[in-house]
Amino acid sequence: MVKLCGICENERAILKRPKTAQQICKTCFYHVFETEIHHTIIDNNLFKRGDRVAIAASGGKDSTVLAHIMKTLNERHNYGLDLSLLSVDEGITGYRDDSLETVKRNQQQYELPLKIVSYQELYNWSMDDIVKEVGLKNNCTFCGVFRRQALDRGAVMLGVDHIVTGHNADDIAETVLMNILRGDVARLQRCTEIVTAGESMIRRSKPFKYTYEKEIVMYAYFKKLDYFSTECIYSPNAYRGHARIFLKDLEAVRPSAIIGKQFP
Ligand SMILES: Nc1ncnc2c1ncn2[C@@H]1O[C@H](COP(=O)(O)OP(=O)(O)OP(=O)(O)O)[C@@H](O)[C@H]1O
Repeated sequence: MVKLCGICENERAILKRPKTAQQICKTCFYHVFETEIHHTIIDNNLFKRGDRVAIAASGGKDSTVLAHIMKTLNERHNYGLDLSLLSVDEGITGYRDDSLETVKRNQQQYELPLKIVSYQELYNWSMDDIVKEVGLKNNCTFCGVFRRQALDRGAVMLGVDHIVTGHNADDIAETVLMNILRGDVARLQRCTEIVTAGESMIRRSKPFKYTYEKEIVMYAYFKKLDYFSTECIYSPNAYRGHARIFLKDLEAVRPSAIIGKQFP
């Protein structure tokens, strides 16, 4: 028997929403997914009219969906934002060079200006050089700190007020776990904030704070978005990987482990 969409009760249900377990059609999925992000933006006053906003674009699924959604919502709800893409080239041969090709295609697809800043031009070394020197221990922590600063510097070059990143609910849950395991109380509080200000006082926000990674993947898949899906070649030993596996195990038993509001 054909199962009808739990929202419109008209179309055939073709997917089960990871966030609510509701079975819905493609059109209703697009609608709820986009509308929830719009509400996150409005309820948290993320932007004001006229803001110049850079979308931190790695070419991965999250930031590609973010670019698509920011453009769609800016036009649909007339936010009045001046959007651009900002990418950091960490100098990782066989990974970032390929993902940046995806970002360049996204630039054409979404008709947004793109600025690429590289570790080479900013710091005079690349992650390839660093890994050659120090190996694969702690390299992700190191790279993360420099990427943060590179994004701030790129934002200054672009003259933007605000950077949005594709961090999703799963990423934030992983970070919470990592901070608990490290006993880092100060970061534990900061890491769940939806808006923070970097050293340069450029606002940074996470419009996907309440969005499940699985739904981002589904959205990218159904919309046939052009994204790069390979993991970084230098991250196999990253501590985050352990938090991720543990969280996936918890989620299999109790799907609300990621956010904890949708299910009893
Ligand atoms: N090289 C980069 N240039 C610009 N922004 C980046 C870069 N790497 C990461 N980011 C930003 O930080 C967010 C989280 O980083 P993460 O390492 O999870 O990204 P990813 O797995 O490479 O790609 P994505 O999160 O887009 O799927 C990204 O969604 C993106 O907004």
